Amino acid sequence: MDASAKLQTVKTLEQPRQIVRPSQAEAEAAVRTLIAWAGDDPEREGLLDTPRRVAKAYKELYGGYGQNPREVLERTFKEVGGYDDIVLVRDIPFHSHCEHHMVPFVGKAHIAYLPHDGVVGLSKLARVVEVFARRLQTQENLTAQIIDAINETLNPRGAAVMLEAEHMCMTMRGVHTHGVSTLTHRFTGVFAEDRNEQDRFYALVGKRA
Ligand SMILES: Nc1nc2c(ncn2[C@@H]2O[C@H](COP(=O)(O)OP(=O)(O)OP(=O)(O)O)[C@@H](O)[C@H]2O)c(=O)[nH]1
Ligand SMILES: [Zn+2]
Repeated sequence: MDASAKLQTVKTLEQPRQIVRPSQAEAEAAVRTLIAWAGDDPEREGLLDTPRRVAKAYKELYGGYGQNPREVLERTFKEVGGYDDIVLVRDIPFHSHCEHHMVPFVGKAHIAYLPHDGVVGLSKLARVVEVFARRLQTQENLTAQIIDAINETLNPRGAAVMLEAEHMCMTMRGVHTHGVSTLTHRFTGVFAEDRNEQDRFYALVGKRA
């Protein structure tokens, strides 16, 4: 690790912890090693700039580590004409990377909550998915982190999150099963306690339970 290595705070909802972040030069050297490991020549013309591009792409693909979901959701408002029924944002597209193979999994998120202390801007629900999706994930963990962030910041009467995704580590490699989707969901509050509320969520999302 060279002298430019620096500590970075990873912003999760939990206690922030510090990791040592390698330098750009170290990241690029690692990419060159992987190119050679794959069987190609990192010094050939077409690959010379690839390590720099990969490092830049990683900054974007894993940009969620530098973002705080609490800040995304902190601004709520109450002027909604007394509306207190389900707010559902469905079909939020996301791209994440599985933490086992660092290969994409791609899908849609559906997020609902029952307001208690005000509502949040609708785009913020999509943004919170982005914050967590742009980290190394399992689909289960992604589901749990999204709903925990909503509960801790909005304090709703209940929340529901469903994710459906296709995992490239199951299609491009390994078991090679195409067209398989994985569904995960989590309910809290009224959604966890009341089967009717769950059924309303499924109906609005357009899925069977
Ligand atoms: N539960 C869960 N499993 C995942 C997720 N993404 C990938 N996996 C699985 O993680 C498992 C890792 O299994 P291992 O046996 O350690 O690794 P592997 O030899 O690469 O496994 P194969 O994919 O079966 O070739 C695989 O079964 C993947 O399908 C996820 O989001 N959630
Ligand atoms: Zn995987």
